[in-house]
Amino acid sequence: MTTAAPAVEAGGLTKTYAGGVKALDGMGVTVAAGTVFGLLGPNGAGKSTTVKILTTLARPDAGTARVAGHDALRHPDRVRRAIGVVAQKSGADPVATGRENLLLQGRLHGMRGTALTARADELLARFDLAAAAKRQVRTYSGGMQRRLDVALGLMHRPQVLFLDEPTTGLDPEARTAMWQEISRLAGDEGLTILLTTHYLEEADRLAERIAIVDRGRVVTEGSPDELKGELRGDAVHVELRDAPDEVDARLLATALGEFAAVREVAVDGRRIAARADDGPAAVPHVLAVLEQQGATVASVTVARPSLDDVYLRYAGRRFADAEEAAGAKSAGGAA
Ligand SMILES: Nc1ncnc2c1ncn2[C@@H]1O[C@H](COP(=O)(O)OP(=O)(O)OP(=O)(O)O)[C@@H](O)[C@H]1O
Repeated sequence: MTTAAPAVEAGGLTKTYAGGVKALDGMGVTVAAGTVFGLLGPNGAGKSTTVKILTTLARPDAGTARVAGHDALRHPDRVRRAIGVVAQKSGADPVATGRENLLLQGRLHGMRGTALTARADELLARFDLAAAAKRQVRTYSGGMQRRLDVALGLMHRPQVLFLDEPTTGLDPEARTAMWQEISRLAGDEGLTILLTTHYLEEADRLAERIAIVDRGRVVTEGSPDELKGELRGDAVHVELRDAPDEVDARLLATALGEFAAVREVAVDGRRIAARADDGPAAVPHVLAVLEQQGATVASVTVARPSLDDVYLRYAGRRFADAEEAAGAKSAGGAA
């Protein structure tokens, strides 16, 4: 158990943007030094606004924020020296080379001479960019650009690294590589990482603690296992060979719902999701009901509850539905 002061400690943050959007509504977060903490929430939940405040790029209407031992509102310059930030949009200069970008970043932080060049070369090697060091960044793949972004954030050896949606837009292979890199960074002495993500799996894989954010505040917090452990029973997922029409889908849901061992039945296209206290024991009954209804089953899986189930419980809606709603709002609303 560590007695060190938290690396990040913020509370009571509120922020309403011009136009009346309440982005934060009592947001608070505490991150222990040397740990990876995930802010998980759908698009529009307020994660980026929180990061902007903690990294001194925005001011809250109310609330407190301390980062790396400094008051982010009263001493933003001190906080800036102690943190690295990897924003959603790359800060790299596309027409400069990867190495030039790193050297410039280091100079901005007052680094000079061999300390500067050695650090740049160390990071190029570490992020598997040594061979591409002399190429313009605009020729890099998405995964390479993202790795360079993280290297830029680490150039001046920050105590706290903020990663805002580190793998959004990456293909699965590049995403896995980035996950490995972040896990490795987390093992580094003393580095605290606060990452935001709307990928449930990403938070589950990387973060020791997760705060689930919805509508500008934390709805629950804990380790991934603690959060999932709070949910009783198993998730049962069935995939049908063919999607039933609307009437048949309703009949299937009703038939399964009458069966006491399962609850929270949802039919969505070919997929049926339900919860059961004892998943493996419920499966034969579920299959029998579906057969009676004339549905052909392609596959059945039983799993421990996922973070998606946790989100549903605390936010009162499915993660994907919240994302869809946020997408529709931003597509229809002003930028
Ligand atoms: N500069 C701005 N002006 C007006 N509204 C904003 C601004 N920035 C964010 N918002 C709104 O504030 C809310 C929270 O946005 P924020 O970017 O913090 O959420 P997020 O969880 O990080 O989502 P995303 O992953 O899409 O960035 C959203 O409704 C968003 O549309």
